[in-house]
Amino acid sequence: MIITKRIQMAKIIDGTQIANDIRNELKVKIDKWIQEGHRPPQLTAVLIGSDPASCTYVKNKMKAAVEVGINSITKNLSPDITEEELLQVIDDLNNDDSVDGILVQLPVPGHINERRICNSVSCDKDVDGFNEKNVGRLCLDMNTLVPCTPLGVQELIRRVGVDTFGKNAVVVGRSKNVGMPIAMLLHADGRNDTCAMDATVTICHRFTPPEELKRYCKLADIIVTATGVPGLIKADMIKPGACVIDVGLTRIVNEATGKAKLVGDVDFEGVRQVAGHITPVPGGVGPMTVTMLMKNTFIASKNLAKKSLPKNEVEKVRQGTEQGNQNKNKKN
Ligand SMILES: Nc1nc2c(c(=O)[nH]1)N[C@@H](CN(C=O)c1ccc(C(=O)N[C@@H](CCC(=O)O)C(=O)O)cc1)CN2
Ligand SMILES: [Mg+2]
Repeated sequence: MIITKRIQMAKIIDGTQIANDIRNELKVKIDKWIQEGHRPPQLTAVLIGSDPASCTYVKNKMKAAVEVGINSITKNLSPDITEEELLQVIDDLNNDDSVDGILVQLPVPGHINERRICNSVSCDKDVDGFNEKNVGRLCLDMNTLVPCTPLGVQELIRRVGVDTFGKNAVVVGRSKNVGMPIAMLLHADGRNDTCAMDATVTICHRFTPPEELKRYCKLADIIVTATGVPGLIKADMIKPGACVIDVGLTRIVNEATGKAKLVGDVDFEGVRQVAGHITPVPGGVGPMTVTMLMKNTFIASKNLAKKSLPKNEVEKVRQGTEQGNQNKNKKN
């Protein structure tokens, strides 16, 4: 008798489709907000120099903004701008009441201190969530603007219905803008402000020995990898049925044809034969990053509108919300 093993292929998570769904939902909410008498949310991108990838990302952000009803402008700055001049540009945006969201496209040129720049963006307008005060709030599980890629990963996991409560998760990569905040969202208490995912989280990084990386990954119900090492995560490292989210993005040029292609950290063809869910690259996490920026800009604009209300009006809104919550609680 020949026994054939049936291979159950992983469900491919269509990040482009999910991102589009969220943009449509956001458009409805923003239209309603404007109909209620508010001005459209406003996003300003600061782009230093002309790195082709950065220019493409900013262009995609501006396009997404138009789609959802957010006004946006890009400030194109010389790559030779000094740190002090850049700080002045950001200070002007911080003090401009017509601006709700500010993003400084990263990386910034080498002569500029990236941390100092991220910290100079007003916490209220920090739609990238990179200001250290907002990072601190995220680490304390408090309400804040969460970095867009980690927020996109959380939203993907939630929308495909993968259970995270009490599950094992491995984050591969410990960058401060991606790996670390993803680990925060995965492990933290779902009852608190960040609505986190209550998983048991292990963070692996460049000094995790390969055999240990494999051992941890094999135990994981959810793997999120963000290293930029193509092919790092292979089929023999995957627990059958696991959810594999690939945040890696590396451009590889075929020397023979000169053609470039984008790849993630995951050996997609191998891993999809073992995993339960998998994100493709491109078309997985990337489109979610841009969409979460739109979500953050709308949140920032609503928060700023509330802040600019006279105190008695804020009190009325607060009482209205409390009344709303009481009614909601009665229903539950
Ligand atoms: N200020 C910021 N700078 C940078 C961020 C960020 O979130 N804020 N993240 C990255 C770049 N980035 C957005 O800025 C970004 C990267 C990739 C994608 C994306 O959609 N990727 C696509 C493929 C795109 C392609 O064809 O080149 C995908 O994965 O499907 C969106 C945004 C660093 N800088
Ligand atoms: Mg630098």
